[in-house]
Amino acid sequence: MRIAAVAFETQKAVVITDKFEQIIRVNYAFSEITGFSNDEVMGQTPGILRSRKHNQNFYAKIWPKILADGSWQGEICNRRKNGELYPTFQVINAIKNDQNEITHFLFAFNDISEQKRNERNIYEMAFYDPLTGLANRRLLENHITKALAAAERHHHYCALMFIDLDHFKNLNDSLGHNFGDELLKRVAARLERCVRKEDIVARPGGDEFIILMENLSTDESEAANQALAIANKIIEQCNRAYTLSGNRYTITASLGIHLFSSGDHTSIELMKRSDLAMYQAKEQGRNSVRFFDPDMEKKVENRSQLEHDLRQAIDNREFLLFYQKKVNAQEELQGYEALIRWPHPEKNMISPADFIPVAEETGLIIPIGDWVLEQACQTLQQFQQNKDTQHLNLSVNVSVKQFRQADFVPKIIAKINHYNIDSSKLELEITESMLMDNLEDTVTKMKELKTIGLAFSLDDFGTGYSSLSYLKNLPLSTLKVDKSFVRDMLIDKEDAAIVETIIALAKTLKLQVIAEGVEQIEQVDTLKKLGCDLFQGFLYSKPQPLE
Ligand SMILES: Nc1nc2c(ncn2[C@@H]2O[C@@H]3COP(=O)(O)O[C@H]4[C@@H](O)[C@H](n5cnc6c(=O)[nH]c(N)nc65)O[C@@H]4COP(=O)(O)O[C@H]3[C@H]2O)c(=O)[nH]1
Repeated sequence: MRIAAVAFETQKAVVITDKFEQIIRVNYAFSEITGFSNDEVMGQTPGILRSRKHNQNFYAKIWPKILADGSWQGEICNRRKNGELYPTFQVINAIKNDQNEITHFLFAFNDISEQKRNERNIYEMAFYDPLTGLANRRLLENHITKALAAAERHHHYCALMFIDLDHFKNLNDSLGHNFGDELLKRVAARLERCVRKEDIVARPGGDEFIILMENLSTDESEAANQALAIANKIIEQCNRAYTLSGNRYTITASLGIHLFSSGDHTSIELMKRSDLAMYQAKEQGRNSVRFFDPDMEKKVENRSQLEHDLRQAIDNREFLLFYQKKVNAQEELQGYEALIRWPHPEKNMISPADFIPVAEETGLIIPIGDWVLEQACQTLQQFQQNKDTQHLNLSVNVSVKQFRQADFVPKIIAKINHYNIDSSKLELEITESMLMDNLEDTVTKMKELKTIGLAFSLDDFGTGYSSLSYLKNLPLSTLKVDKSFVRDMLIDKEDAAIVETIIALAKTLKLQVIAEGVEQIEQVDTLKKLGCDLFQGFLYSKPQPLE
């Protein structure tokens, strides 16, 4: 009896009723959990705990089970004396006498509110973005998988919209992360207001949002119009000013849409497609909407193949350096421009115009650029060992990423020293983009290299956002007239005027001018009259191997 008495006072609420379910005893934990004292429940049935959250059906299934098996267990929602609802896990046992007749019932239950809260928190952590409360990537993926199955059955279209805030990083970095977080929350709230309740708005991370819209039309172009209408609304809403800490800020968004109906694509592939479309919207100048089209995928595939091949080309030393003549007005050879060539093992020659941009994006331009400079210095050494060629100079293209390396200057100095060459014969061709990117760093490095004798020419002058003010501050020796102006200068008055202006400008700034892409003698005649000093183009030679 003593043991039973101790066992009775457990943490669980325990209720003993007679066979008519009338309460004859409850323990202390029962009063703690339910708020009812022993006296208040004596003679009552456990029905006083009912929450009315379960229908008659629910209880109707419990009793037959107890009568047949002697027990039942499961979750039941109860109501406390103060009216508060709480979930419980209950075990109900029927107690029988020697004649196998039910004499009593024993109810034991505990309050599982805390456990439920924890479960909910874990669920939310697993499926929701803690900052905005939106679905996270995992939950979105589940929804996309379900949407795909439903679309396949009902043949309707769904839209996946990928939204990325333009220049969010700049705002976040300059105004602080708290500010960035607040802005993301506001954007999230606006996005939710733009769509229907059943649409899923997710934040997979960073400043990216994805919206899944189901049940669009079964007609593709109608579905596209529906999606576009929402997309335009989203762009418009995102563009409205945000007031944060009393200040007004604006931000734009780029949006990519992928429409899908059936098809054997995974949720990840579908998200990638909407991401690609978003990327195109950014390329288009941001603050715009683009639909996915399969060409985008092809381009990305080609690009990643190119990147892969480029890495191999570096390892296998597949590159060659070609040289193109530069001559003066008397057609005397002054030097060469070094131009890289890539004889791809399977695809013939790949133009540097195609692979240099990829090399720049991926950082592969660093090892490639190092190789070019190494080869160029070796060639200059050869030139300088022979009195017929020792006067020749060599110009080499350097890209922004290369120039930005912290050790770019010491690297060049090391190469010059290693090959023991006259550095005044080495010229680096830089582009306007280098000046726009970080003028201060560019000028510092140029000045350092100029002190050891290197020369600089500005390539593609006039094709970018030329700013005349930097020209006078840069230690340049040569301006290069881009071949696009030279090409049409005899037929297009405007190109002719640009060429004339560039040459006049160079003269005023006491810079040498070289015209590239010269193919006709008539071009040379006109350029000479305008005062051009040097000429480079197919008229004199195509880029060729050193031999
Ligand atoms: N139609 C026509 N074209 C002519 C004529 N004369 C020369 N060209 C081409 O014009 C381009 C001149 O080079 P760029 O403007 O520096 O433009 C270069 C340069 O920006 C980049 N590049 C080439 N080699 C290197 C390199 O070693 N490093 C870096 N960073 N970039 C390079 O790739 C671009 C393209 O190089 P290429 O295909 O070799 O193209 C070369 C050359 O072959 C002509 O009379 N007519």
